[in-house]
Amino acid sequence: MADSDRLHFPLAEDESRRLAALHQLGILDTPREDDFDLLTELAAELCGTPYAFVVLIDADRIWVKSAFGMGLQDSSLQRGASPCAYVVAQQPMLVIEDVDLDPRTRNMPHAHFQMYAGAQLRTSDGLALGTLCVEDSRVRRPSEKQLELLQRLAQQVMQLIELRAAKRELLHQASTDALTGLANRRALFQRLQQELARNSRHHFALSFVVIDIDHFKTVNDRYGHATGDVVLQQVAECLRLHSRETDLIARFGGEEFCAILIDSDLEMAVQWADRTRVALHNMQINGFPQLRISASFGVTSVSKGQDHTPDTLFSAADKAVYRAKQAGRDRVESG
Ligand SMILES: Nc1nc2c(ncn2[C@@H]2O[C@H](COP(=O)(O)OP(=O)(O)OP(=O)(O)O)[C@@H](O)[C@H]2O)c(=O)[nH]1
Repeated sequence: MADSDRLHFPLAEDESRRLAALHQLGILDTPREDDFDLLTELAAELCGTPYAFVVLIDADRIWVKSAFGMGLQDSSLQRGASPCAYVVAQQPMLVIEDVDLDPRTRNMPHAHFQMYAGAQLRTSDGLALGTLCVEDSRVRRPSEKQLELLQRLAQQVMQLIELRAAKRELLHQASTDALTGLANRRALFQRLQQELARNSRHHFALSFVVIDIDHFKTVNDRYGHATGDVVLQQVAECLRLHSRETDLIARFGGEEFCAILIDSDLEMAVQWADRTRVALHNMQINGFPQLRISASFGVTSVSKGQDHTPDTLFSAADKAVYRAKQAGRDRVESG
């Protein structure tokens, strides 16, 4: 787009904080949701307008989360193409009775509306992220009561956005290991359960691996617990780098990790384990050039016609790890 085609718009004073807060909430480009649509419909109903929108203002685009009265082919439009850009930058509430007469809006595309009223969606820190707005095809001014209620409804929309983000964060925390960022034991067993169910219908190759760092207690004793933590983080990163997107790497607890390998039979899984074992063996630990680690691997696979549960798979791989430890560590055993 040529620069001269761009519609100009004002920026909020705290634009960079505003954008950071908006992106952190993770609402942009999410699908339509009934709860938002209900609030949008209520806004139109209470202001007596044919159109209402929940709009978020990104760096250079306006993104519509919910629209009432109009089907949208594209939920993004240029930031300068709506009065919402002014609401976010300048005032908690903006009413333009006739957009043809207002210098801010007369050059904007506005085929379907003549009146605009928008209330800021403000975070609890006072950052304006977007608007709840109504539009009418007639020139008019909503009553003071309608405008007050529109503002209060905008607070409800903002609370819904913040609640959704908090729920997503809680779900993430509940399934993630804080030290390594890998899936935790709960997420591992959940995924294993899903894959076993899928496997009983579609019969694809599926393997499970337990990985246990050797003599990790000695690492902690010699180098300290903080260094032990760095080792765990690097092991996690190494396992992640060696896995495919469809696989799952998890920290089971302590110095024990697990891998679910999709479309891998026993032979392929043993090869994977051996490559990864060598990578861990050769891995340099940041800040400790003299420190080397190794790990023992236990591999098992789902076999056709046999009933498996997450527990039986784990137990088979764990027994194989035990044999690897007994046989001298830094090796792969399967069964
Ligand atoms: N730094 C650190 N250490 C941990 C963490 N979780 C468990 N550990 C330590 O991991 C060690 C595990 O020791 P052991 O179970 O005896 O196993 P090992 O020394 O690796 O011996 P083998 O498994 O037999 O090779 C213990 O010293 C735990 O304190 C953690 O989050 N951070």
